[in-house]
Amino acid sequence: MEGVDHLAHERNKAQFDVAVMKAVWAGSRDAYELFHRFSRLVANDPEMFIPAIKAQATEEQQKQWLPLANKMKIIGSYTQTELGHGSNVRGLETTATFDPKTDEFVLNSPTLTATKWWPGGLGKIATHALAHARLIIDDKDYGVHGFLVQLRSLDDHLTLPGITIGDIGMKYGSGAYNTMDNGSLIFDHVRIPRNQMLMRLSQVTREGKYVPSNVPRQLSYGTMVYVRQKIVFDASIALSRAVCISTRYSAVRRQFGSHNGSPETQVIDYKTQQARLFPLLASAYAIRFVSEWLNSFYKDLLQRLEAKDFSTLPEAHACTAGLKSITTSVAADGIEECRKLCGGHGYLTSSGLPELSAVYIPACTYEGDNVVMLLQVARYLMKTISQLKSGNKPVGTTAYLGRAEQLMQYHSDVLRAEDWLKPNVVVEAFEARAARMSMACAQNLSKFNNPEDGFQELSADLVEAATAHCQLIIVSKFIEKLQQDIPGKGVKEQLGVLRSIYALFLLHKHIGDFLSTDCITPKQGYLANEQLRSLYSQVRPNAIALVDAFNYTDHFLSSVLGRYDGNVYPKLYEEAWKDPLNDTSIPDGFHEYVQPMLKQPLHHGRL
Ligand SMILES: CCCCCCCCCC/C=C\CCCCCCCC(=O)SCCNC(=O)CCNC(=O)[C@H](O)C(C)(C)COP(=O)(O)OP(=O)(O)OC[C@H]1O[C@@H](n2cnc3c(N)ncnc32)[C@H](O)[C@@H]1OP(=O)(O)O
Ligand SMILES: Cc1cc2nc3c(=O)[nH]c(=O)nc-3n(C[C@H](O)[C@H](O)[C@H](O)COP(=O)(O)OP(=O)(O)OC[C@H]3O[C@@H](n4cnc5c(N)ncnc54)[C@H](O)[C@@H]3O)c2cc1C
Repeated sequence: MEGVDHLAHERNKAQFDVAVMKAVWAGSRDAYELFHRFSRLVANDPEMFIPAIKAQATEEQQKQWLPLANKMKIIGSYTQTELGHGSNVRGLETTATFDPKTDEFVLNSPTLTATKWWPGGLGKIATHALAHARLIIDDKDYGVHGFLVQLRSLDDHLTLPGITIGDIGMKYGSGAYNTMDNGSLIFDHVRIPRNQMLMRLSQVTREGKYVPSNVPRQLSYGTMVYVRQKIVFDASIALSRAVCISTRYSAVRRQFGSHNGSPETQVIDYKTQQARLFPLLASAYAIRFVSEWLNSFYKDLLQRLEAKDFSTLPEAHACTAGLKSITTSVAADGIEECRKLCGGHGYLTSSGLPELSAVYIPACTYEGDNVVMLLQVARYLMKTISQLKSGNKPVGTTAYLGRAEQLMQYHSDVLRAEDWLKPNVVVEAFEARAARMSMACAQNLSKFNNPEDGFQELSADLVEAATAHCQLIIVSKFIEKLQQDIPGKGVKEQLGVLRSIYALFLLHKHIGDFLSTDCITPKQGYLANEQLRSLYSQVRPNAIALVDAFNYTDHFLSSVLGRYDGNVYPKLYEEAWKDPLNDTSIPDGFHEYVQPMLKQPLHHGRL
């Protein structure tokens, strides 16, 4: 019935202050703010074009271009990826050749594979590109740099001479990403003034002299670091949306279990449903908290860079790359699991889950393919370990590697299931697992004469070690979050339950790592799983309140299954009747194609 809260009985079970939990979830950033930016992003790509200008342009160039971009007087596309290269930025083929006679760069796409391919906004709407191209001076190749290139007339939006642009076509399913005009671009000797090379990091003089950057060349990758840390926050939004839908629906849905006319069982009360759903609920909170930490770490990096302090740049790259990889994989897989948790109705468009999945899953690829990103983390870990011998003391997220010798002797002292509720017990186990996996890789790498050959040969193991490292970061940041002063009845306790679920679910899922590295015994692994089951029972009465704390409106969720009031069945039915197919009783084509078959005379008793 309209106006009735069909989930009121669930909300009344909450054992914590939901208003405070809403504030804890919202943290320092508002999901709506980012969602609306995402909506604008789907039409445009200010998320990267503008930050890239800030990161790579001189003050003078920023004064010229930022006001135009901020006021949407020009619409920019971050144009880096090509048909032949995306991950390998240093392999990009587009060229920008300096012409000293005219003080210009000539942009050209020398091969088909040099065609710019995928940049958002490029296909139909962007008027300008921040094009990444190989700087060529006197036939010498100085590598990939950024160039501002006008693509279309600001009068009639027609493409300019030498510019061939198109949309790359439909993408995965009918998802909203098809509202993004990811485009293709071929340059045919397009001339731009020398001052349209972004020259904050390196310069080309009027005489054609290349002035190399006096700061790490990787700062030219800064926009990708910026977006990766933002994508971690997005992962918490996307996963929490799916978890909200599937948790509310799991409380509404009843199946089997009726005795003597009693109501059937709520599917949220099945242990299998809880074992699939509650780790995702815990993961949404875990990703949110690690995104808050990563954002503050990133802001600290920016301040340091301003002071020419590059000391945390390598760690920032490793953390943004690794956490982007882990959190987008968890979110993408989690959204699909949430669809399955809703049974058949989860496959309806009106559930909101197919669309969310179709829009979200490219996050595992864009801004860095997730495996390529984890390999970057692995390089950082191997480099950190190689420097231990020279007395280098790791700090920050790799500080535990400074205790590698001690961790190699570690054995969990868990005796009872409840011992796994102690944060220090959990962190030690995760540190030991990560350290032993990385040390084992380093040990194996040392057997290779050529370190690069070794890295390639061991890359699958290295990815697993990088994953263990990133999971340790997320577990640690969840624990650190709860060391903060969090007011409100029962709030910290509930978050503590989610923290333990997150960690013990990971331990259970990766039990092979913990056993094969001899960090824990099979018995201790068994006790962790026992504890996990008990934790699910503690979350159960709070599940609806915990997803209410995401504070998403029905409009934002756009899901009949995830409605706040749980009034699912009437709305499912109502939504179905909005389908144009139901405008008529007899479907188009029936009379032409189906009826003649039905009218066919029977031959010898057979059709
Ligand atoms: C439905 C849910 C909606 C919810 C609403 C939310 C609202 C959303 C708001 C918007 C947010 C998100 C949406 C985003 C939209 C999509 C945009 C996508 C755009 C793109 O995809 S742009 C193109 C991205 N491309 C890439 O990421 C390319 C990946 N490749 C690379 O980064 C590099 O090629 C590389 C893999 C890192 C290798 O680079 P390179 O060969 O130069 O380096 P080496 O491996 O040899 O390492 C050399 C040295 O440099 C260090 N290093 C490498 N990269 C960096 C870096 N970025 N920063 C610092 N240092 C770096 C590396 O560690 C080595 O150091 P060492 O020498 O070992 O010390
Ligand atoms: C929706 C969407 C939006 C995008 N928007 C933009 C944009 O606005 N601007 C832009 O410039 N680009 C954009 N891109 C492109 C995106 O950044 C690239 O697709 C991404 O970086 C992955 O690169 P790739 O396609 O070359 O993948 P590849 O690297 O070709 O990956 C293919 C396979 O090879 C593996 N692989 C590659 N290298 C290695 C290695 N060294 N070791 C082990 N395995 C490896 C990968 O893991 C993967 O399994 C977008 C892409 C998508 C899907």
